[in-house]
Amino acid sequence: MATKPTTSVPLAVDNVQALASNTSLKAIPPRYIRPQLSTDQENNHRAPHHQIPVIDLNKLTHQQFSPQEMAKYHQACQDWGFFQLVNHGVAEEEMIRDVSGFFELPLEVKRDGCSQDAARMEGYGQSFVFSEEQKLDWGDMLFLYTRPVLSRNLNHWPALPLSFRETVSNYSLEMERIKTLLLGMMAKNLGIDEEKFINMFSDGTQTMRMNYYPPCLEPSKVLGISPHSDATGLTILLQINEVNGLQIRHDGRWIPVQMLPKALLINIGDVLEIVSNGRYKSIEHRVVVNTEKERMSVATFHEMNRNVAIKPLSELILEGEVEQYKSIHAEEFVKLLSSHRLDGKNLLDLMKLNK
Ligand SMILES: O=C(O)CCC(=O)C(=O)O
Ligand SMILES: [Fe+2]
Repeated sequence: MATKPTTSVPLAVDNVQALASNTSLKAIPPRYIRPQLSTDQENNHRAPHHQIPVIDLNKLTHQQFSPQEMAKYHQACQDWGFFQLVNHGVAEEEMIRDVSGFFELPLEVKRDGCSQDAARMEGYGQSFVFSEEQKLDWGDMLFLYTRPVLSRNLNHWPALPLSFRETVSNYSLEMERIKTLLLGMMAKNLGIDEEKFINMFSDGTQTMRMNYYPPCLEPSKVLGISPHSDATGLTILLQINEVNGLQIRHDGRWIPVQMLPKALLINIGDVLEIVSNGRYKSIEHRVVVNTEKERMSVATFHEMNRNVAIKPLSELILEGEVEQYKSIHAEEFVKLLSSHRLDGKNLLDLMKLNK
């Protein structure tokens, strides 16, 4: 059979929430089935029990400042690329209420209220599907541009629940606050100018990906989201309900993340890996699903300011070291991102020098 051409325009696919709730569905459609998964899972059973680091924001920023916590933070960024953040002061209740409220609405209301703009991938649907052969994720998402405020296109922002827009707007500002604090402390740990580092990211685009992964008849055969690293600076993830499912790749194994109540999950994206010349690593992650209950999450992505070139910071190339990544203009990087399906660290591989 001739292979259908791959396009750079995202293709429309079925709504997974509707598919999963179809009671006459007796088997998972083949496009969702991942043959590789069973071997992965066998390997995981043999994985030692690891837990990702937990960082206390109070101990990085306030009267309780602790050099030990700063060192732990540096290690978490270097060795894990992922950590849970506690004592962050972000009120999560409204987001939990309104994001679940949105996904509970009937399909037509969700679709009509915030239809998808294929080019910007904004709105409700799926993303990163570029070919008929590509395996599909067991999940739907609502993707929004949230900052700068002028980049918001309310045509894609749900009008229901009634408080949704205000809630997301408040939360977006809180994410900005946490991002700035974390970047400042990161600069301290890296021994570079704090203000300069924060400014490199100020007024950068902030987007949110709200994920809904329905339960599945055969969860061991599908993935809620394909393995990928985030093509962004810093990601802050809020788990909307108590259903775990995120796994991160560490030392060649998939480690399940057990979220602590009220914690936020932070991860280093590809852009921070490039800027830090590989000192901090963006880590592959994926989502597994279960037979019982849906998982919901909101990932908030923070990009660098569009006027700053994405490249290793000269201050971080020590004597005897070389640049590990190419320099790329932010606009070019976004183009690269929107034309590639999620596939491990594929984007970073394109950016690597000295492969
Ligand atoms: O649902 C999750 O925990 C992960 C979501 C994610 O990786 C993403 O949206 O990029
Ligand atoms: Fe991600």
